[in-house]
Amino acid sequence: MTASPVLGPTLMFQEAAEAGAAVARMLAANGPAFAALGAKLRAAPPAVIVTCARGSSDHAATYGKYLIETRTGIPVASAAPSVASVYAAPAVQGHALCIAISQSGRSPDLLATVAAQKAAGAHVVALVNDATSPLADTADTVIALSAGVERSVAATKSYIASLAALAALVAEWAEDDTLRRAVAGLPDALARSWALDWGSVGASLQNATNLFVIGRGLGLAVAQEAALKLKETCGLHAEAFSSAEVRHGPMAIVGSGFPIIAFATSDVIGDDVRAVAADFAARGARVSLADARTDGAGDPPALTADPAIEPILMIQSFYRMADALSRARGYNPDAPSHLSKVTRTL
Ligand SMILES: N[C@@H]1[C@@H](O)[C@H](O)[C@@H](COP(=O)(O)O)O[C@@H]1O
Repeated sequence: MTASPVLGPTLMFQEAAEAGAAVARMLAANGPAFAALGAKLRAAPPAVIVTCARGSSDHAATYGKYLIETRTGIPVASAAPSVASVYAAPAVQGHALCIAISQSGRSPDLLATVAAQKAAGAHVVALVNDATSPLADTADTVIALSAGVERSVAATKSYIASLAALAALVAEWAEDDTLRRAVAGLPDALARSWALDWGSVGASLQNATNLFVIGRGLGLAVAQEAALKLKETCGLHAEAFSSAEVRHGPMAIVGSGFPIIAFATSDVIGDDVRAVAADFAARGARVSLADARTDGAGDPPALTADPAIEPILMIQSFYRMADALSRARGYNPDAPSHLSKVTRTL
C-alpha cells in the first residue's frame, strides 16, 4: 500500500525537528495573551470547560483536561461534535469556557460546536495554527500556535505547540512560577529530546502488527497521540490506555511477546505506569518503558523535567522514532493511505 520510497528527510522528520523553534515562536507571539486570559479566568472562573478538537488536537485537549483539572479543580469535558453538527442540539447557557484546538481551524463539525458554545454565551479560546481560518475568525481569544505551515499529513510540531500553549496558559492562570520556568525551558529541552535515540523501540516494532500504548494522567495524551501516529504512519494497530484502564479488561490479551510502549512521568502517577509495565514485562511482553525518572539513562531514554512537561519531551523523541519506523516498514509517513492534511467531518 506504500507510496514510492522517500528520498531524503521526510516532511514529518523536518517538521518534528522544528518543534522547539515552533514553541519558541508560539511563546513569543502569545505572552500578553496568556497573561490577559489567565487574569480573566482568575477574576471570573468558568463553571465548566468544554474542549472541542479532533485527532491529534483532541489528544492535546486530553493533556489540557488533566492540567486544568489538577491545577484549578474546574471540570473539563470533551464535546462530541455531532451533538451540534448533526443533532443540532443547542447548548445550555452557562459560564463555560470553550477551548477549541485545531491545526487548520476548518472542520465543519468543530466550527458548528464552537458556534453552539458561543451562542450559549461561552468564551471561545482557539488554539489554532492557521490564524486565517474560520475558527480564528470566530474565537473570542486566539492563541496562534505559530508552528508555521505544516505539510506532512501527520501533525507533529502543531501538536507539540498545542501542548506547550496549554501549559503556558495554565502557568499564567495558576500563577505557577515553577511551570512558567518549565515552559520557558521547553525549546531547549525539546532540542535535547530530539537528539535521544529511541531505536530500540523501532526495532521492537519492526515486524509487529499491534500493540498497546500506556500512559496515565498528564502522560495519557501522548500515549493517545503515539497510538494514532503508529496507525497513521506505520500501519500498526496501536491502542492507547491509561495504566488503570488497561487492567479493566484489555490486558487479557497481553501475553508473551506482546509489544507495549509505556510513557511514565517522574511523579507519583508515573509509578502506576512503571508498575503495569513491570507486570507486563513479567508475563513476557516486549515492554518499551520511557521513564522520565531516569533522566536519559533508560532505554528508551526520557529526560527528567517538570512532570507537566515531561510528556511533551517524550513525544518529541517518539516522533523521530516513528518517522524512522514508518520508513523501515516501507511506508511514507508524509502520505498515509486514505488521508489528506485537512480532514473535514460533519
Ligand atoms: N473528543 C471527541 C469525543 O468527545 C466524541 O465523543 C467523539 C465522537 O464525536 P462525534 O459524535 O462527533 O463523532 O469525537 C472526539 O473523540
